[in-house]
Amino acid sequence: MSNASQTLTTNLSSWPVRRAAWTTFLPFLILFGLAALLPLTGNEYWGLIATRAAIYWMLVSGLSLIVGFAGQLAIGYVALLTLGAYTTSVLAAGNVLPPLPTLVALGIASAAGAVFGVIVGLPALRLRTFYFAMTTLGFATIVTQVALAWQGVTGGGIGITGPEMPAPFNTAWGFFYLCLGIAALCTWGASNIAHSRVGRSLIAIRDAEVAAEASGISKARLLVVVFMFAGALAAMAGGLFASLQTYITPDAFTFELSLLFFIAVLIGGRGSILGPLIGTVVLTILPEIAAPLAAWSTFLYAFLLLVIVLAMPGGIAALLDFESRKPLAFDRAVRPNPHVLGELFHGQRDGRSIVLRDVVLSFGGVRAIDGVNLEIRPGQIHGLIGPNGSGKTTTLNVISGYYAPEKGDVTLGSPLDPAAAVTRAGRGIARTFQTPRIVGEASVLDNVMIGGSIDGRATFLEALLSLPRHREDERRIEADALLALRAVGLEALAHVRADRLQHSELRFIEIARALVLRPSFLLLDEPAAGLSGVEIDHLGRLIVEIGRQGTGVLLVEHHADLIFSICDDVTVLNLGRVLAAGTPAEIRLHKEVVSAYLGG
Ligand SMILES: Nc1ncnc2c1ncn2[C@@H]1O[C@H](COP(=O)(O)OP(=O)(O)OP(=O)(O)O)[C@@H](O)[C@H]1O
Repeated sequence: MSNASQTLTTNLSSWPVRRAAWTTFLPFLILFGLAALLPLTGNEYWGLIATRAAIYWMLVSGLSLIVGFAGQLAIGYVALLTLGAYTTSVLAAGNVLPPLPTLVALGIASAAGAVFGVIVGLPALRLRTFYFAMTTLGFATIVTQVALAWQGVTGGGIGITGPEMPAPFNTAWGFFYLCLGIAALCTWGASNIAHSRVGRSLIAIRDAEVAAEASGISKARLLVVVFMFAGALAAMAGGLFASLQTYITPDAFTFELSLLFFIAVLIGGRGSILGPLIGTVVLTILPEIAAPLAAWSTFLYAFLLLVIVLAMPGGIAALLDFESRKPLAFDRAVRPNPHVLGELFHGQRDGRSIVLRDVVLSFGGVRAIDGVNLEIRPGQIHGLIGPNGSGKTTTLNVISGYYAPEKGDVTLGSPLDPAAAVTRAGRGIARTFQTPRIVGEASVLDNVMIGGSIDGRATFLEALLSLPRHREDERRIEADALLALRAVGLEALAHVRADRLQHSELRFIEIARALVLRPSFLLLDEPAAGLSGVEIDHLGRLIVEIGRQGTGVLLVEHHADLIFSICDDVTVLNLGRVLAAGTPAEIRLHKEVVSAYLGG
């Protein structure tokens, strides 16, 4: 650990810390511990059900990252189970190559699942919600049809023998322990991912996609890796499922099964691993303890889904979230501590300015900005004001890469890539939004840590296995996020769900999220909207201190008092053009500005 990080960690030792790892893992330990005792009952029937639940959970643990975390409606995931089941069975039976040992066949099936997982997932990069859901169902149909039609290899409608497991996994209980062990590993890995910057990035693209982009999170890269992981787990589950069934036909891979996986995630709760695990166990056991209901399984699942959507939208995870039921104090006031910023911003700052030259952008027939010139200098606070619809937010959106200008250019030393918001964090440019873009279901701390995503160096695999570089990333990003929260005055609420906070607090969370990046430039879009007079004063002091740290600030605001009291330069827009630019004193006296915007 670097000296700087060490100092931070020491300084933070008196603050609320995250839940210890053992409390996070305790419910899992209890569940798996109890399951491991099952053979003591000697009841092989229940052993079979538990084995099935463990296999389903392998698939659902990966699927929960896609559905529950990334918010992608992958409803036809039985496709991957089918692929894994047939690949393992065919390779073990030697129908295309000489017969392979079952565990080798299982490994190959998982690799095929990883590849196919990406193919199934790719449409998610272009299609949303139900359109994507339909494509996954399409894939499920294709795989089943191939299994039916490719008779020489898969046995067609007659089916194929499932792979036989080697000793000691060739007995009912041996196979149970194998599946339980793999399921435990999947739980550990999925949980590690959930608590890593990958997990935070996934929920960010689900609930606050533009904020995720502004934090440098690449949706495409992230989804490809997660689809690979989930695909590999689902195909492995398929291979084990085939072994459990001993004989498979295409009929075994029904839409109901796909629905079971999907609903397990929904009743478990978005953004949780424990919830979907309990959901999977419940849905596997339910038809067994209520045998007459087995024939009604589709009805049962649909009914459960309705009950959950209507009565328990947060799923099992929300029921178990006792923390969020503790009342919060009413008379909370955000009291920033700007002096803390010195600890957060350390190191050299870039001396270059952001420069806009003759930037033009239209929407249909509307010229939103029409030849705007602007310079935001390091360490200076630049106010951007003007009447409603004058082009302020559009200017900010062009700088932050949300829109590509039609004409003109935006440079920070070298040109900034047009329409590439995801590149801005890497260039040291952070932003907030006119309407706060926050992940309501995540804690305040997690929201702020999202801003530090590009600061992490560990790969997906390192996060999955919780290797030292990942743990160091987490420690560093968490320490920075706590420091940023302390700077904006919200450290006491670090572990509270963000959707429990009031509007003014959300605005400060966004600033904290932007500060974690230690930005060279900070673009603030109406940060004072909805704040009280006292809060605006606090905000003003915070922005001044951010400027003192060497960060150039672009402040889009309607609160003229705030602009004139803290800005070094002010640009006034009207109908997309620069009406005036100068110091606050000059702008205050500018005749056209007074008549067009400030009023008599
Ligand atoms: N995505 C869009 N599609 C179509 N028109 C847009 C879009 N974004 C902005 N505009 C139009 O461009 C013009 C400038 O809008 P912009 O939001 O930049 O103004 P603003 O100065 O930020 O206004 P306000 O103070 O109300 O936020 C307006 O006429 C607006 O209607």
